[in-house]
Amino acid sequence: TRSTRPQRLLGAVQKNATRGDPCSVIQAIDHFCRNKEWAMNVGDEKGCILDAVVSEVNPATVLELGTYCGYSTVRIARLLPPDAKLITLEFNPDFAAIARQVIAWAGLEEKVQLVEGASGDWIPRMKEQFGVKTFDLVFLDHWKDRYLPDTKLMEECGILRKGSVLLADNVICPGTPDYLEFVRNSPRYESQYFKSHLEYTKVEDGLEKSVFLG
Ligand SMILES: Cc1ccc(Cc2cc(O)c(O)c(C(=O)NC/C=C/[C@H]3O[C@@H](n4cnc5c(N)ncnc54)[C@H](O)[C@@H]3O)c2)cc1
Ligand SMILES: [Mg+2]
Repeated sequence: TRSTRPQRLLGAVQKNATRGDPCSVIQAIDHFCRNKEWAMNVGDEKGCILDAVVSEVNPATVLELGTYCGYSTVRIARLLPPDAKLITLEFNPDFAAIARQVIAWAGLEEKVQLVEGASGDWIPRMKEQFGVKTFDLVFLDHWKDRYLPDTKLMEECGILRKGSVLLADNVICPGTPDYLEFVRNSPRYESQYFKSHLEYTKVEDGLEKSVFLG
């Protein structure tokens, strides 16, 4: 049977990237998506904004919602200090299997815990399961109608602390109107929009960075 796009993306990584070299994995995926098949990775342009926010926050704990093929997982994990931990949630087993191999090819398994399951089920269990009290940075890139409910859930479960940073992909395209309205109008968040483009295209998109004020 015909391979899937994630399988072909993994093939491009294994063919063109150097084992243990996260930058070559990122370049291989961007080249594949620009020249062969578009895929919904945050991409190189928004990826540079992601890099800047990760470097600024210098997080000890990161939560990613929606791993897909692991592109942003690799982008974030490559910038983390030695003892930092990135937990990434992915409920599609086929995508999770691909992402594990992409993360392994980049040599970042030690820094990444990929959890196969739904954010709604796992956010309430972060403390007991992984011994993480709060997250310094959360990257939201899963189904767009889950950004707001999951943010409210993270508040309720107490996994955000004063100063925790939420960084949300696709706030323009596909768009997350209810989430944007919430973080931009809630007194509990200080929000900032980083204008960019939908990965590998000229369509406008952007990232919203929202600091939780406690
Ligand atoms: C109209 C239109 C269509 C598509 C685009 C292009 C475009 C550009 C983008 O950057 C995009 O991020 C997207 C997009 O739809 N992303 C959704 C990404 C989901 C991944 O996360 C997984 N997942 C989804 N909900 C959960 C959940 N609760 N718990 C755990 N994992 C979850 C899924 O299993 C997937 O691995 C689309 C632009 C415009
Ligand atoms: Mg996205």
